[in-house]
Amino acid sequence: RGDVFSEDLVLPDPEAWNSLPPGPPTAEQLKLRRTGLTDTERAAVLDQLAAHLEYKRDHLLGYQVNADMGGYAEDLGRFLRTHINNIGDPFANGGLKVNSKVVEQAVLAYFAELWHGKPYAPTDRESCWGYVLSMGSTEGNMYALWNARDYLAGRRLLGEEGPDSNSLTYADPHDATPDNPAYQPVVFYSEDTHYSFSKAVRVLNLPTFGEMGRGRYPTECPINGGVWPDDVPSALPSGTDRDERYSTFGPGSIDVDALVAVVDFFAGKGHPIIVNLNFGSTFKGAHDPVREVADRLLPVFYRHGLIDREIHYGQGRRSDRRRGFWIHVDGALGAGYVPFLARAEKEPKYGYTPQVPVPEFDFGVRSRFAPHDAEPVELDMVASIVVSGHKWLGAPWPCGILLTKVKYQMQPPSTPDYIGSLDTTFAGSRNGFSPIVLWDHLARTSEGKQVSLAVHSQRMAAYLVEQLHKVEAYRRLKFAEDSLFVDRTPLAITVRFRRPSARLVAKWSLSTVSQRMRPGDDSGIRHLAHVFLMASTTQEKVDAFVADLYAYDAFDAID
Ligand SMILES: COC(=O)[C@H](CCSC)/N=C/c1c(COP(=O)(O)O)cnc(C)c1O
Repeated sequence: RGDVFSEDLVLPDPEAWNSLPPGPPTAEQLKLRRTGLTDTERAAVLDQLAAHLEYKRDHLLGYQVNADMGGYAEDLGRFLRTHINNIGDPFANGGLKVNSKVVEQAVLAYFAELWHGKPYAPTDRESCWGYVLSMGSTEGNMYALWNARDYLAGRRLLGEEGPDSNSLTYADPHDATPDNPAYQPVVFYSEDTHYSFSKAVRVLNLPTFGEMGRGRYPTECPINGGVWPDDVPSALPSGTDRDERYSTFGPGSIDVDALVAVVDFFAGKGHPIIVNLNFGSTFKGAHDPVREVADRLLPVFYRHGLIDREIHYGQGRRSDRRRGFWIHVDGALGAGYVPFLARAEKEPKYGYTPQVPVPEFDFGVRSRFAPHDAEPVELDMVASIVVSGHKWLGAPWPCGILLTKVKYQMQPPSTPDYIGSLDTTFAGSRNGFSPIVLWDHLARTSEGKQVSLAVHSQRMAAYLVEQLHKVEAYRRLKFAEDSLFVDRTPLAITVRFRRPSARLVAKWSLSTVSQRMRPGDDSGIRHLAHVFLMASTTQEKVDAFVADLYAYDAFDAID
């Protein structure tokens, strides 16, 4: 590539990237009639739709979508002739025999092992149970919070004899009263958390620590100047303190000191604790430090008796013991590729040296705490993990995998005989095609290929940072423009920068946010965009995008 100031800049083939975008079919063309459409009309609509979506697919840079559909059409087209429905539990064949549960089980076993867990074995409480999601990680996050809520609120575990009454509530009615915090879990997640969590806590009627704090302990907030926030603050850039800089400048990971302070507060009040950790956060691609959080929270849980609680039920005549905390890892993006970065880090043949050590995040995270006056405690700290199938893995539609452990499974709300299986998942009908797509992807993508793709993605992210700095230097000189605010969190596969013009945001399907640089100060709002460098992102595509940023009208004047 020539020097950014020379006129002989080598640009990718403009025709390939700058042809006029074919629009979608018109509303008139799409209008459905009782009589149906003629074959010619239908073909015209589908041809136009295909041209439009293929153009947008080839120009998509702003979302975590792997555009490589890896031959699914050739391999799997035949399965479109069959309705495949995995209704019920993945490990119970059930009444609807046209299902792909044997395939689903193979996919679940792959991820159980990839995430240092044990494949499902019904009698092994430490083994992993889960299912292939019919929505994406939103469903998995919601399921994990539901499971955590009921586990910590003392409801009945799967397979355990119910208390005298048939109620699903385990804890004694007089125990589980509104003013008894022992059965009222509190949820903690950072301000960089995906919006599926604020939706999930609303659906599940789970209080965030801010709501619980404002309601019950209004004057006791240990962080944020005594004012209860709803989210745990995210970390600041290293070396700055809170009042000087705002976490907008930060890497996007959680502020562990703040998390420990608020968890310690609520655990001290007797509440069971639910913590979500982001692993590949939505806008900055940050990875919360799962190992550090686990190691620092274990002593807190120990100190407040949350390692091994006694749950009373059946009018106090019986009891059960279970832990009083739940750590969920929202690995929608990162749980798909970080395991392979870890392999690249360990194996010199890949020639990859990460910017920072590749973090742990999964069922292999075990923490140890040695109290001075008792036996040491060592525990597996992660209770559930989710990954989207349509992000890193490249499924053609939303799907995902949720894994937890047999020891946390709850008794389902009902036992519908007519599905021939326990109703252990979130959905009723479940997509039976998704497990086949995921299986096909994993069967054709060896571990070595996965490692190469993960390293390629890191290299493309570093390359884009370099190219954006060249654009910034050029525009400063040519148009006397200000910074492009180029930033990339270490190990993230996304790069963020100043939002380009509306035309370019639409052309490249960029995802944008507007962020205050100071709490409450609207004067310094920054309009940012990001690009995700997925396994399918080629250098040519990055070059074509960067080439567009040299145009005089590539950015709106900073308002
Ligand atoms: C703005 O970008 C998004 O909302 C994308 C989904 C669109 S890209 C496929 N992220 C979804 C996401 C989700 C929800 O995943 P999905 O339900 O699979 O879309 C959960 N957790 C994190 C950290 C996420 O980033």
